[in-house]
Amino acid sequence: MKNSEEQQEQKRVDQVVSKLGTQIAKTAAEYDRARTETKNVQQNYSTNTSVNYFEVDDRIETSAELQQQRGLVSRLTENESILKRQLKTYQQLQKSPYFGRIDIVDPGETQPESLYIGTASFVDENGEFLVYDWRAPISSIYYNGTLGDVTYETPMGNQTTDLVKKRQFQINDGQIINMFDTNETVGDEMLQTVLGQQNDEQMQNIVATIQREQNDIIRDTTSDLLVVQGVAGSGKTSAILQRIAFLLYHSRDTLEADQIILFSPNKLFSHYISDVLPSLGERNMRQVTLAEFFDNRLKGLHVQTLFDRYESSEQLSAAEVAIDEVKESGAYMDTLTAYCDQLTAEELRFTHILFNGEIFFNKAEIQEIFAQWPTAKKVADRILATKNELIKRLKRRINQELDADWVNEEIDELSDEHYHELLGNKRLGDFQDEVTERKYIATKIVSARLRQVYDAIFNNNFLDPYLQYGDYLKQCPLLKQFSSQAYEQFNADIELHQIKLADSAPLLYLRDYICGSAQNQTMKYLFIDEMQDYSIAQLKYLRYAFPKTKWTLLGDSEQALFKNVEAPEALLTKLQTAFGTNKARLISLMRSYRSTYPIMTFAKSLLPNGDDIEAFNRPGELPKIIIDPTAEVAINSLKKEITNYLKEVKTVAVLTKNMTEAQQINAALAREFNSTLLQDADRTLPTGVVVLPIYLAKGLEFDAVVAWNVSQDNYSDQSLLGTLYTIITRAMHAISLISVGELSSLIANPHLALDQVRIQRELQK
Ligand SMILES: Nc1ncnc2c1ncn2[C@@H]1O[C@H](COP(=O)(O)OP(=O)(O)OP(=O)(O)O)[C@@H](O)[C@H]1O
Repeated sequence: MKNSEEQQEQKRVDQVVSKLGTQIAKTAAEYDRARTETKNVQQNYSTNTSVNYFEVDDRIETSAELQQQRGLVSRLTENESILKRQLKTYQQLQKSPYFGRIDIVDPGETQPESLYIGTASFVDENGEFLVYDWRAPISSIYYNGTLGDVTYETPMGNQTTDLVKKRQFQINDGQIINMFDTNETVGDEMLQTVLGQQNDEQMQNIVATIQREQNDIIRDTTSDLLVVQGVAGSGKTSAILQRIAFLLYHSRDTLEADQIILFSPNKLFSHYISDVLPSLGERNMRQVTLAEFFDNRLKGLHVQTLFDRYESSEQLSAAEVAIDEVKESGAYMDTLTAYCDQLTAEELRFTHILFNGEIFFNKAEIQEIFAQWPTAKKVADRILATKNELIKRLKRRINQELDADWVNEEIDELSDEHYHELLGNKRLGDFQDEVTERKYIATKIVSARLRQVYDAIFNNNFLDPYLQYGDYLKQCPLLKQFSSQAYEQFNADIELHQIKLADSAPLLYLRDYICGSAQNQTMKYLFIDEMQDYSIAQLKYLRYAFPKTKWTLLGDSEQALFKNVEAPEALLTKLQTAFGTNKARLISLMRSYRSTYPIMTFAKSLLPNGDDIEAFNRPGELPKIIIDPTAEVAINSLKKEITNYLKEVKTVAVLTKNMTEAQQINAALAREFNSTLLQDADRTLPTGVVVLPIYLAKGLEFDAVVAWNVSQDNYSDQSLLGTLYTIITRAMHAISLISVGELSSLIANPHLALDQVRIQRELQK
């Protein structure tokens, strides 16, 4: 590339950076003003709230005024946070204003127009776009198009243009470090540079180097069910996050970040990805793990986590495995739906509503109410009608109570503040006379007292979902000879206030479906990362819980832990049937970016169809396999490997099959290396030596990985192939695998070429 051209580009960067400087100063001043204003109003507000109220009239007036002020404060805070976000965006742009340039000649034009693409738009005082947001319709050319005629989608329909140049930049602190012209979608040279850099503790955005297939995922706005099957390290998680940023931009008038929910594999992962959206000027979506989601909905029960499930999976009997398989199937949920639909008043497990230990509504009374609605109505509608009737009866009981002595006494003893609170939003003149006002207050007091009864009705506590689910287990045709074992096991768990993961989704579904409750109607997009860890039954429940959402499911069937793999097409068909949608799309990502070429080549050799995976051509050392005769010798090898790696990288991860192993290894390393054992509840990843079972490392990556004990004894079963493959593919730059005794035949298989690994064997005991 000509030097003068680079100089010209640098000149443009300088100009944009300087204009950004002016804009930053202006926005900073506006932000300061906004902050001062918010502070003043807030101060004023707190002075007002500390006023003493003596007269009823004052109380009412002040309450209305307070409401107004509260509204004002929230508007000002909103304005302030918009300015703060803008300021941050400009500051980020100032360091690296753009990463791409496209030159296009529109139909009828003769001169090309140069457009620069960055993480956000920047418009100068004349309204000229100095930088285009990567999500703008025109920017899709940068990711999708090779030189020549290209088409891109706009809100007004498809447009065609002639792409005559595509240039990539790497700009750090306002200086062009690298620039390339390319005819490819996004050239490999830039990708090489980005991927060669060492791991940061948190995931970075990839907008400068999004690949074509990833772009398809990111910009899909039509599918209701988008399933992405991508090999390890192919950028699935990255694609989700950029997709969320894209959707927020594309539908910015109708979509808020908290209408998007991401089910993530673990808490470490949530933290690991938490910077990506803010780095693109967007707020984070909601994030939850499946365990948290179930825990929240099954208060009072300890829900078995996926991790408990892994830990116990090796001890399950054949019958228990068979029972779980049924409970995780879509068919199980379908029979459950049919069961709920035909429940009669006698079959429904009603329970008393209690107040202070006494029966307030008897279950016979509740059953009678339910029975009076026509059987043609859906069970959920009849339950709703029952609920309304119960609330009506409760109100009657409240009215009967208003003149009771205890109520009068309580009113007389009310403090001013409390009285004011009870009045709530009521204004002066709302009451005709003092008697009405007193009745109003009395209703509040009695209602508060009977609140728990109201809550019990509202929360459908007049039905016992555990007994009902037990009934279902006893008669579920799919469980056949296992039904009494399944029933007893479930009951034994409930008695100990715990529930198996396999029972959680069906039980919740039964409870919520019968009551027609717990459906979130506002959530618009739902994302699941690591979908291979979800059962169809769980997905069906989530479908019920979020009925208005479009789904994006991402996973890698090869990374299924402790279970056999499933072909993506078969999964899509299953999901499509389960969801009843025809706007479904399957996208496969076969190219892997995370690991070096030697690591990925090694990982591929484990898989029967590994040849389909394309390893990105990034050089690195060959993986090392160390076979030691005893655990003691192996620990020494482990320490040597860690010491060597620590000379090069900040973090070394020792990955084990389960928590017990992780604890043992950490105990052996702690003194010398000050290592950290990571647990289920941990949210942040320290640097140094970290020891963790593989299920906690899902979705994460590390500069260097040591896999602990990949022996035949430890990994004998085919169902552990996914576990091994997941361990190996966590490594970005280097990996060593240590085996105590004979190496697992899952690794030492006919596909393993001996020149692709370094094998070190310790012979003497
Ligand atoms: N287009 C890209 N440009 C730059 N880096 C990329 C790109 N795609 C993926 N990467 C990098 O590759 C690594 C793996 O990406 P990511 O974690 O999104 O993959 P994944 O498919 O979710 O992996 P896994 O299923 O193994 O957890 C990350 O470091 C990511 O930044």
